[in-house]
Amino acid sequence: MDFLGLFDPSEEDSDVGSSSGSLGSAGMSSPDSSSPESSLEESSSSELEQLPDQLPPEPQLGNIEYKLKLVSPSKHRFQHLVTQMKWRLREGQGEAIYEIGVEDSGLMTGLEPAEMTASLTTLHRMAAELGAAVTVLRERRVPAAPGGPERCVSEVLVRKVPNGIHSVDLRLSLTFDLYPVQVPDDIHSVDLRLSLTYDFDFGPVQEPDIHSVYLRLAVPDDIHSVDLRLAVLGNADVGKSTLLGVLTYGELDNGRGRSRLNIFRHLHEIRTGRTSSISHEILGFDSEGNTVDYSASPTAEEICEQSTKLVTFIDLAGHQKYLKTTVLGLTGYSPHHAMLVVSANSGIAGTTQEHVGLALALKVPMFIVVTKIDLTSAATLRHTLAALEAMVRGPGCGKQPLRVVDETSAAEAAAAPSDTVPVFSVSSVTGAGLPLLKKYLHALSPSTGATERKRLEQQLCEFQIDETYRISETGVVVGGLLTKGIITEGARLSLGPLEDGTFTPVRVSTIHRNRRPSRVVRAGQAASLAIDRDVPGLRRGMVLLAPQARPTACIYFQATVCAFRPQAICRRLQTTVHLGNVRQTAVIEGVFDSTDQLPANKTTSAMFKFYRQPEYVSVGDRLLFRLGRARGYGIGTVTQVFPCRQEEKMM
Ligand SMILES: Nc1nc2c(ncn2[C@@H]2O[C@H](COP(=O)(O)OP(=O)(O)OP(=O)(O)O)[C@@H](O)[C@H]2O)c(=O)[nH]1
Repeated sequence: MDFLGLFDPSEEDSDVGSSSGSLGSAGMSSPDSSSPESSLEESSSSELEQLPDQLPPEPQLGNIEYKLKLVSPSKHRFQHLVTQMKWRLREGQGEAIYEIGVEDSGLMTGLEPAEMTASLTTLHRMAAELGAAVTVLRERRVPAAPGGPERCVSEVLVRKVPNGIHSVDLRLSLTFDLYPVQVPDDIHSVDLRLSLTYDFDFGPVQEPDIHSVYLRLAVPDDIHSVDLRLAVLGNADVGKSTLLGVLTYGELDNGRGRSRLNIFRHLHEIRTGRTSSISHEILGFDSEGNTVDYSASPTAEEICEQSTKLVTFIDLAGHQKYLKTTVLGLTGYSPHHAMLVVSANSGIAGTTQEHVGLALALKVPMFIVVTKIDLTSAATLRHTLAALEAMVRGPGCGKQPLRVVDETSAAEAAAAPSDTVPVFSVSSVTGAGLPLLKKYLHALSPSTGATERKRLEQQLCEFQIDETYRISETGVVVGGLLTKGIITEGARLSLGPLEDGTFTPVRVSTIHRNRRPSRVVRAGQAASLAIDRDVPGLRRGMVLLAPQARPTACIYFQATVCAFRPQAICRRLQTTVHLGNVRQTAVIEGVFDSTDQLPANKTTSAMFKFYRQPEYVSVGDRLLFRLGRARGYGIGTVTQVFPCRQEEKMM
């Protein structure tokens, strides 16, 4: 099936990525050797020590494509390959990984140097057709047949700055004599349903029936770059703000806090050297993989303009005192990954384990950056790395550490599944290890599949408000994340809940994404929306919703909950609840099996009541709540929401 003119891998020609052709020397030249069984069969008949490495079979969906070789394809085949690349790029939100020299079964057969060069040339031509850039991430040698030529496998990143291929409905008035169709005199306007392609093309008109004229039209989209949101976690003073300063300002630190001055927002932060608020820092990459930072581009606008990929770091506070801010950053800003910063000197100290627990509970994939290696002896660094790896493998975490030591492991880390935790060692003063970290960030993808993105975009819109501003020329602006649907300029939405639990209509007058004007924002993207009027009581935690959703707020909601360690979860317990961008004190009004000491990880059901005002909550939302002073947290999932009744509305 070809949908939106894009490629469906299930229809792929059987020769794509299969081993037809040239593999006599490896003893695997059978035309159907792409099947795992046949590959295995033939491999076992050849000498065992010649067995090449094996990747998992090629995923049908997603942005990873295996190609055995791409040597001199016919014109027709080339077009097919380009269409397939378009599909893979779409799956990866503008990024695709090509494994060249690998069969569909995952068998790493490898290519001889001449074949590899020819294949990469074809890949460059395919990418050029789509305006995409190609970067070879790594090359791996595979065992050759005895006496045979050397073979290798290449992993290639293809990245395209999306220039907008999205379907739209337009209502156009046409001057009929522009078109070669017979049009009745009394028809003056038509409704046109458009499917999209790159070309501006007025065909094909199937019949002289004006009601079914189809246009194919390129519509510019406002997606300019791949967006990746990273939450920065770690104990106080481990060097988080410094690392961000060095990454985003392109200037090394002096070891006495020079770089972090660029990051701090408040005077007291500069005085104490501690982050207390959430700051957002950006690092761009151009299509060649070079960093775009403040050293060459003086403004954030220019960085956004010149980047094909934009990493937004959400710098969260490390000190225990500001843990609430940290939790808000993790729950409210929906980061794609968490970067846990650990000092090589102090290792797993202070809030480190708590931060790991939060990232795990919220299912945010994590990587670790060990800083200050310039201050640390080799023995201490080894000890810190070993302790971190033991923590990652341990029963509470259950993941696989991957130490990044060279370009190959950096590329491997970026492509690794979410149960892998890459570990980097860097110094913000000498710059050691930073190129590998940047290489990883360049290749790391937001990892929401195209199917999931499309599903979210098709839902009624839901915009979570994280920040509000009043700007003299623009008026009221709300910043936040669109979790569902699509918002376009001029959209009429419901804003709330207000103090009495109601919602009020507003109109979106302008949209900014990545500090630039935009006409549309899609599910998963952060944006600032200017609204047409001031709304009393406007605050973080409110939402903008499609009016058709008939939104309601609630004071009471029920959730299944569990605590990380033995905890009393009982009636009348007061707790701070984090639900997306909502943070409010709530009281537990009832517990299904009330107990003084709920065992760790045992689940129960509890009824919560917001203390201050009604909030917008949906069934299925994940919540995190703080249990008393023992620094314990509970997590849960909302199972039932009780819409506000008149008598429940708060004053
Ligand atoms: N020598 C050396 N010093 C570093 C390095 N990274 C950070 N520092 C120093 O460590 C101190 C603390 O760094 P910060 O970046 O403020 O630490 P933080 O983790 O952001 O602290 P909070 O904001 O409290 O969470 C500063 O004086 C930095 O100059 C490094 O790699 N090497």
